[in-house]
Amino acid sequence: MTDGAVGSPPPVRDLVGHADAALFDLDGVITDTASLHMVAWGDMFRAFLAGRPGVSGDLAPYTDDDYFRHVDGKPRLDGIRAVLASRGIDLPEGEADDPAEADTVHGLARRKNDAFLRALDEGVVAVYPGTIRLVQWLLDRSVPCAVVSSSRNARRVLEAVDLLDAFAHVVDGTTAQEEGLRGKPAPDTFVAAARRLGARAAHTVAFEDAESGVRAAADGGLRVVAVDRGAGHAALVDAGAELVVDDLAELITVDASGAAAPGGP
Ligand SMILES: O=P(O)(O)OC[C@H]1O[C@@H](O)[C@H](O)[C@@H](O)[C@@H]1O
Repeated sequence: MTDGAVGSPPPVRDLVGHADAALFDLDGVITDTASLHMVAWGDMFRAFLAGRPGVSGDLAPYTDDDYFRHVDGKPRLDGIRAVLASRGIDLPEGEADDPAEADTVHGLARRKNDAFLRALDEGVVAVYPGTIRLVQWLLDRSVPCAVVSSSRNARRVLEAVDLLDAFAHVVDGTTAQEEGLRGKPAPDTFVAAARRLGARAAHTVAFEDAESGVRAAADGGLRVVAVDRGAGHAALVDAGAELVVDDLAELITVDASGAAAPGGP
C-alpha cells in the first residue's frame, strides 16, 4: 500500500499532534544524560578491560562504538552482558548487593552506577529545549505524555530537571523489575506505558534515540520517531524508525492561522 492510499495510516508526522499518547525515552531524548551514561560506561569498561589480558593478545579497548552497539538504551545489566560477550569474557552474575570491587556482572553494574551518580551530582543536567517544546505542544493539545526508560535513575534525573510532574507515567528500569517486564529491545515497557494511558499502540508515537529503543517501540506496534544523537540515521531506520530528525521541535507544526497545529505544510 502506498502513502495516502485508502485505509493506510497517516505519516507519523501527521499523527503526532492527535496521537492517543506520546511516549518519550529519557536519556538522550529529554535530557542530555546519555552523554553522562557514555562517560560512566567508558570509564568503567576501559579500566576493567585494561586489567584483563585477552586470550590472544590484549583485548580490544572499549570505545564509543561499543556504547552504541551494545549498551545504548538497554537496561544496565544487559549492557554489561553484551559488552562482555563481545570480548568473549565470561563473568559470574554475582548478587544484586555485590560491592563495586567484585568482578561479577553485578559488581561491574555497581561500578558503572557509582560513576554515573558521581557525574550526576557534580554536573548540571541539561534538557533538550526542542523536546521540551514538543512536550508542551502535545500537552496543550491534550496528548498525554509518558516516559519509557531502561534506567533505574530515571525519576532522579527527571526530578533534577523538575520535569517529573510533566509526565502522566514513568515506566523505568525499576518498574520493569517490579512488574517482570523485559527491557528494551523487547517491547514490554512501551506496551505497558501505552496500556496505562489507555492508548492504542498504532495510534501511539514513541520518541527514541537508541537502536534498542526504536526496535522495542516498533516491535510493540507503535509509530516511531527517532532523534539522531549519534546512533546514526541508517541504524535508526533499520531498527524501525519511520522518521529520523535532528531535533524533536521539527515535529511541531503551525496551521494557516499561525497557531501550532498537527501535520506539516
Ligand atoms: O544504569 P541505569 O541508570 O539504570 O541506566 C541504564 C541505561 O539507561 C538508558 O536510558 C541509557 O540510554 C543507557 O545508556 C543506560 O545504560
